[in-house]
Amino acid sequence: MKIAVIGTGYVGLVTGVALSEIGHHVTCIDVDPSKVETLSKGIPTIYEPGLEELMKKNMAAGRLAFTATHSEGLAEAAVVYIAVGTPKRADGSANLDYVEAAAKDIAHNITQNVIVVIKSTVPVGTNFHILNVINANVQPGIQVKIASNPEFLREGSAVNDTFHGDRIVIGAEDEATADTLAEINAPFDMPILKTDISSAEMIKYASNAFLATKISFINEIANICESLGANVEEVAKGMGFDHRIGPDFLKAGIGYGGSCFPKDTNALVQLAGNNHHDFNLLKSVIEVNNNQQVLLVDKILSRFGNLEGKRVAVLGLAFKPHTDDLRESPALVMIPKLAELGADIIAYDPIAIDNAKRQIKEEIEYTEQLPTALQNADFAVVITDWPDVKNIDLSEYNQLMNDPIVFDGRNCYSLDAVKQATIEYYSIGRPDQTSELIS
Ligand SMILES: NC(=O)c1ccc[n+]([C@@H]2O[C@H](COP(=O)([O-])OP(=O)(O)OC[C@H]3O[C@@H](n4cnc5c(N)ncnc54)[C@H](O)[C@@H]3O)[C@@H](O)[C@H]2O)c1
Ligand SMILES: O=c1ccn([C@@H]2O[C@H](COP(=O)(O)OP(=O)(O)O[C@H]3O[C@H](CO)[C@@H](O)[C@H](O)[C@H]3O)[C@@H](O)[C@H]2O)c(=O)[nH]1
Repeated sequence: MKIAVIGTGYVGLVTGVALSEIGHHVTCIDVDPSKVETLSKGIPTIYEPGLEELMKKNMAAGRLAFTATHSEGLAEAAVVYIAVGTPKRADGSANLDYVEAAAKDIAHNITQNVIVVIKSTVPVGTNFHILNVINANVQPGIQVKIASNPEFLREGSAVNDTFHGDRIVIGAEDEATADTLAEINAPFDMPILKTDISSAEMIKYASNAFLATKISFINEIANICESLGANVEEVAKGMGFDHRIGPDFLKAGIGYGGSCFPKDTNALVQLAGNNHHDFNLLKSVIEVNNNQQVLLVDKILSRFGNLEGKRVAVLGLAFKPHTDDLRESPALVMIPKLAELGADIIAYDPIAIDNAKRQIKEEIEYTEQLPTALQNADFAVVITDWPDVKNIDLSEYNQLMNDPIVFDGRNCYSLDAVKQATIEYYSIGRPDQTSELIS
């Protein structure tokens, strides 16, 4: 099938590449000509494991192309995916400006009947609104169908998730449209749920809200564990055996970040509020997360009192490992706070530094080498559980730092291991290993 994908961000690019891999002819369109230029050379503009290889393979096979010209990309497409951003507005609601612009781009440039598939995360009702926008702008006689096909991929494992995800949700008004989309997606070999459009739109928000709720729940339990001397890792393990609860998304830490959970939870609160429903549970989930992101600052301050002139190694900038994305990363909250308190910061990340420099205003040092960050540091703060941070030989903290003091926002190390390594260690929801305990 000939397919166009509008938007080449994390979702659009991965979707376009994956659809070409299962045999479709895909043209990806982006308004940013510099992105298109890079992509046209076979170079991904985002970091996702396995993406570059698949991209190059399908470009060489003539199934994948990139353009900044909508008329060129949309020519002859039978199906057009919209995968542009839906960022958070100041009031928390989803900004649909980009989706509306993409809809007009489609309407102004298509000359054939198409199915428009909205992959972007959009509030319930948006698909019908977008269909109206297209119909109001398209040439008379052209028939446009709309379908909701929300995306569930995770950054850092986006390619794998696209091929081996848990389900594909298709919301359509008529059977023929749903069947066409099911046929397109059949090679992905995943359960397909065909449903109505509004339910498909809601499935996406409800899923993200539920996952965020699990994280805030375990973070609250972690904070209570700290006061009571229990260990949240043991608690989560014990809970996870119950298959009604499940072991996933019960990892306590410095709070959730990323381009989705913070944005989508806020959008759902707004959407509920607009419909006279006060979503108190989800408001608390958001509040718990906001507090969780700064919790380590309090721990650091109560340990040191004053950070003036202290050299701190910030380990990780990305909101999670295996991505170069910093959107809503706890690093963006922690670094300004530590800088304001007078700390001298060196930040380590293996791939997110270019993005970080665009978003972090404070004057800090950056390094892609973990030992360089630790050298002569007075304390370290773990923000991202990168494999090399998790798997570090703990004696390196002792060898490289002025004082081996670690504040771990991701519970990377076992308490036994830090005890053996004689590190002063503060984590989330687990007993501290204070200097008194070491000596
Ligand atoms: N990032 C994720 O992990 C993820 C996962 C599931 C769902 N989503 C949802 O998918 C959507 C896209 O997210 P993303 O992270 O890929 O966004 P992104 O910001 O990384 O990419 C969006 C791209 O769209 C392009 N664009 C904007 N308007 C355009 C237009 N009119 N024509 C052509 N290109 C245009 C931009 O230049 C940009 O390259 C959002 O609604 C998001 O909530 C994201
Ligand atoms: O037990 C856990 C699991 C995750 N996190 C944090 O939660 C955030 C989000 O993690 P993850 O869900 O792995 O990454 P995303 O790429 O943001 O993916 C989420 O958001 C996407 C965008 O909507 C959805 O498509 C995915 O299904 C959904 O998992 C990160 O900061 C993680 O560190 C925790 O703190 N504890």
